[in-house]
Amino acid sequence: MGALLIQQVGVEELRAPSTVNFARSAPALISSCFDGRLNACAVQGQYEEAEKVFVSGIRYFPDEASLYTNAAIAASQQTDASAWQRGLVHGREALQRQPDDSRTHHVVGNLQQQLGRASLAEQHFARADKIASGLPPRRAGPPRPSFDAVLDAAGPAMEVHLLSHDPFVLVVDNFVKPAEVAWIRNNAAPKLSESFTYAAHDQSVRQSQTAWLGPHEHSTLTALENRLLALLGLRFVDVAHAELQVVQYEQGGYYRSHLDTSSWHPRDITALYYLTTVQTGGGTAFQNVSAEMGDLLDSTRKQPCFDSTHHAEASEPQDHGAIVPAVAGRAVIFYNTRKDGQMDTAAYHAGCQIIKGEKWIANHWLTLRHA
Ligand SMILES: O=C(O)CCC(=O)C(=O)O
Ligand SMILES: [Fe+2]
Repeated sequence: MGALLIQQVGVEELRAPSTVNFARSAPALISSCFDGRLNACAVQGQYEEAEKVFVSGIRYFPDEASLYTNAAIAASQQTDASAWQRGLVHGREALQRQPDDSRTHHVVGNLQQQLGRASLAEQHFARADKIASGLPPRRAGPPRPSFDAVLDAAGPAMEVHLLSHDPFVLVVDNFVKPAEVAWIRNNAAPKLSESFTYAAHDQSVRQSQTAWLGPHEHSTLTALENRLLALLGLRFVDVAHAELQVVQYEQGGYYRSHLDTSSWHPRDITALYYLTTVQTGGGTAFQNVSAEMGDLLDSTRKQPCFDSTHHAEASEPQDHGAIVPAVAGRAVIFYNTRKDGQMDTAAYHAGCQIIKGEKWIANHWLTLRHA
């Protein structure tokens, strides 16, 4: 029975109920973490603690592959090469028990990458992608709200634009209030560190700093989440309550074209909040939405996605499609999963290079819970 509960325990995605059960079943494992929530260890950067918790779990449940995978994730998030070596050992143990686990191959790929072994890393990423592509969709994707329902929920203070139906992209102005913008920035600032991208073959896909804020760390975040759920016609119980990821880009910073979801780390909906108005550049580009739609938002701020100093990758799209300008308080909300539960590859997007100014955003990801 214990193993079943642990199955749900992940450094990133676990939520309180399963963890609390796990904590009750093995209280000694949890004592070094905060209030029985392993996630709290990870959110606050206590990856060493989190790794220890999973390693202790292995003593109780030595056959449980996910414990080794989670220990490997916790090790991969630490900053020293000796932790990464330990992570590889955990990862190998996991793969011995569960050779076809896509998530573990991703993690081992990341660790090999961090240790400078690019070709081994590629092999694991390729294996992970192959396994994941053979899996049936996990379950149905999120229903799209009707535009009228969104307008009703938004009320007069917000301004709503439907940028595209397919991919489904909404732009909502005045979604985040100035006091909330200030609260998020002030609380994230001391926690910022270099951004890390899971399963990215090349960490240069992104140049920015990241901090995480707990889902209900403060009433500001609860209010924001409730506003988002109301807008999209979702209930509190429909979603896993994820941390808010705060990202700061300096002038020149960017994030190349990518999808926010993957089969092993599902994120059905992204709400991206702009916490600064960027003077030039720094919008969010949706390559599968026509450029004219972006112009409708603000034709006076027409701008290229990248300037001539940017070294584009061969895989990077030349046509960046619609660009949503970064305006403080604006939310751009898009669906990464189609209604049939498959990943929506139309949802590719990029953070355009900041040509002048500074850019802060917060990502709020919603993953549907299924009964
Ligand atoms: O900075 C942006 O505009 C896009 C950021 C993004 O796509 C992400 O953080 O996943
Ligand atoms: Fe993204």
